[in-house]
Amino acid sequence: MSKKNPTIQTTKLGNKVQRGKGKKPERKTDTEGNVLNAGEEPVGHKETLRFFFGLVLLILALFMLLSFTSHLFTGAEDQCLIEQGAMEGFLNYAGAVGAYCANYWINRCFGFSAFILPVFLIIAAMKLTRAYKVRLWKWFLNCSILIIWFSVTCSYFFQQTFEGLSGWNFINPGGDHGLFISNWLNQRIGKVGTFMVLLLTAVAYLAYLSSETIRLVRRILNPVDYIKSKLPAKAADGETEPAEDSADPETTDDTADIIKEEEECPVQTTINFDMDAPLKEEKEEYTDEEEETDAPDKRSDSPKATPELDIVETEKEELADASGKGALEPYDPKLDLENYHYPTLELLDKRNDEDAPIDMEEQNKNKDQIIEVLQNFGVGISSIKATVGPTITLYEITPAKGVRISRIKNLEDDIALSLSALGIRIIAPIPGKGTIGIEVPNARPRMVSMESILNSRKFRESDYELPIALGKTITNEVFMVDLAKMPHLLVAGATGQGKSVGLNAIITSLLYKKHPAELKFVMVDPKKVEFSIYSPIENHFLAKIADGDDEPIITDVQKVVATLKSLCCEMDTRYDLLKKARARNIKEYNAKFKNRQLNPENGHRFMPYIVVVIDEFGDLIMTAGKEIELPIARIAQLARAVGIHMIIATQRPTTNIITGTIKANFPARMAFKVSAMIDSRTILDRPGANQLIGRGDMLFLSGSEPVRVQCAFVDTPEVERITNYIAKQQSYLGPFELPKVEMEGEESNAGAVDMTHLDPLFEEAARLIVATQQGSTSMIQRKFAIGYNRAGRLMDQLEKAGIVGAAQGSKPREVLCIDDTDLEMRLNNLR
Ligand SMILES: Nc1ncnc2c1ncn2[C@@H]1O[C@H](COP(=O)(O)OP(=O)(O)OP(=O)(O)O)[C@@H](O)[C@H]1O
Repeated sequence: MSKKNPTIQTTKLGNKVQRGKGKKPERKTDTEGNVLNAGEEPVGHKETLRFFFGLVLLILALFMLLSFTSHLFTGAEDQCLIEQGAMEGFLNYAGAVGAYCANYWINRCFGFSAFILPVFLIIAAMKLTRAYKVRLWKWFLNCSILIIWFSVTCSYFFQQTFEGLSGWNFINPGGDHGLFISNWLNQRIGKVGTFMVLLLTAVAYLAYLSSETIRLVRRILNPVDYIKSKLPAKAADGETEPAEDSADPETTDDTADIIKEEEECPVQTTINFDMDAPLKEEKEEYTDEEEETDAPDKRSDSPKATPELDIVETEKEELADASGKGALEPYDPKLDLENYHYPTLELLDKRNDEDAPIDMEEQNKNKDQIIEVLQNFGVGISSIKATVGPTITLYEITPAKGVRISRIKNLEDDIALSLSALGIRIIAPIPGKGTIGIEVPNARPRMVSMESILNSRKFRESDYELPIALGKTITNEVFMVDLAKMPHLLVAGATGQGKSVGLNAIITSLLYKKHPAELKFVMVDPKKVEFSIYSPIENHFLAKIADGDDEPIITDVQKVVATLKSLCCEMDTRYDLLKKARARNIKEYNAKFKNRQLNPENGHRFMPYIVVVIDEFGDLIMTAGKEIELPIARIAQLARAVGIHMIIATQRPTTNIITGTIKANFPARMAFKVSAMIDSRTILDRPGANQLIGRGDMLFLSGSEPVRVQCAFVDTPEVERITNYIAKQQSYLGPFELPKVEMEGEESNAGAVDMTHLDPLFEEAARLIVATQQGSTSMIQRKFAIGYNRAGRLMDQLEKAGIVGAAQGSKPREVLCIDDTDLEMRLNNLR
């Protein structure tokens, strides 16, 4: 890090923030070099000046308030004196200066709205004295708008009233400014026109302040519709609010308007076939189909059979503010990139084939053939129902009494033959239902677009920690999981079956929901081409070891080993911090940190989630074997609580790649089509993946039974648009830094230390070490509230400068400088 770089700031996230050009970094130390707590600000010379200036503004504002208020009562008498230019005899409580000041701002400038001026000055004073944290430019903008608008409005409405009031006619209610604009408008567009302009500007301003205004105006314009919409909502007890009211602001800022009706009500298409006729007469046409297109209706039928389970959510335990720091605002990790905009849905392609109508001819033909095959083998059925999904149709059959389920299961190949279709799967019985399922691929599969998934209410309103929207189930419902709960995911499938698209869908859903402060990815890509599209967002979302290598996507096996070790180290550090904070998991820890119950001076920091995505994990195991497998297993076993999650993908689902250790630690599995049943058993512990049809057709297992899902399709240009959208925004200075670990056989890296770019804390750290005569890295970490890796690099630089000795394992280093004079000499040599 350059000593002279003016745009670097190290945050409590351990990241560096790239501030806007020209802004100076704010060092969180006071003039004596002490590191300050979160929320505390340094008190230096500049700070004193700033505080003093704030006080001056405050006094000035109070003086103006006094003079303005007094002017309302004493202005009539003072008016003649003002006109004569006198300096004595004024009645204004703020004297002659107050009288002139009030006359100028109220009568000559803005009328009554001049009162906003001292209000703004008070707010500015609060900011300068750091009594309150306010965004001054926003206040400035709002106050300016209000002053102008009120001044014109007061003139428009009250000018004539005041002129006619004896004793008050010295007041110009809108000031000269308001009078001028109001007269100008009156002459151009008349009284009514001016009123319209004032009304329009007021509504526009209120709409800018709150989107509630728009809804209110809509209701005023169409009250009947509003009343109608409210009536059924009240009737249906517990019904949810419209999407625009409750949508997640994070993802819907720019997209709330383009939500399609269909997402609110997934198009689940269920066809109930009438079984009466075929049971009586063998070869009769089945024409009595009933089509249900409303999924919620269908679902609301089923609970009739089984009593509904009411799940009572327990209330989350409120975090007690043990430190009593209630007065401090909660720490906001997003503040470093406060203007960050989440990607919008316009960046994704819309695909129309999702709305294609159901091919009833195909459905009837399949149904007839299924029934025929079953009857040919003497299997009677009492009902058949079809649910048409994007790529697969599920035929649910209820066998006649006395039919053995295994008999139907054995007819899989015969049914496949009669339908001449690949990928027929029989689920006998469907768990939780008394039926048998036959999954038949559709002749014309529909692609599930990422846009339709991310625009669904389910995704937008999800409160998962790490929401992953994978695609649509057979019943056309959006399929979502929480990576934080899984907690690690194994993705496998033969080449070309949709793994990479699946990984992109996972990463995309996380990018749409998470702020760069909350999530970091470690991307490993031995193929070197799959994840390169994510390199533009390295400073926002990627994490890597601080080793001077510019490449944020890890492609080299040795670097993978180092990164995994570093992640283990990060995991251990996080556990230590959790222990110190007496938090059980990252969520509790971060909540405490946000509530300022944890002191950054003791090494505490906000912890972003880390998602490690490893593509072609098989290649790595083949080249590095245990060196890779062991750290992966260790992270997989332990890292859940500290927010480190892994997603590993392989196109070689063999037992030497997906070993017992890996399987035991990756309970969630995503299987795309594989060529052999044995591969399916390796991934899912059961057959099934070999019967998939490819192109994103997958089985997701996280629990007892796999779910068949059509993975959402997200194309490379779409991902590129998203990454470019993010990359264009303000970012941290570099990727999130993972601790550097010494690899076996690697020499102490003091020799490779770059002394041309000394750490900005170098001198302070040197003074601290010499003063305390303790060469301890953890002390530097604690004292300066910096990460392990930065403290380590500082130590290396101090070693190179001859201030401390070489590392001695876990013991502190020897301090070679005996006193300040010795230190100053060495520092002078370095300057
Ligand atoms: N969800 C999907 N919907 C529609 N088509 C898909 C889907 N997923 C993948 N495909 C099709 O399959 C092709 C191959 O997908 P993908 O590149 O993801 O395969 P892969 O398993 O990663 O292959 P490899 O292991 O060789 O990288 C895509 O180019 C696309 O045409």
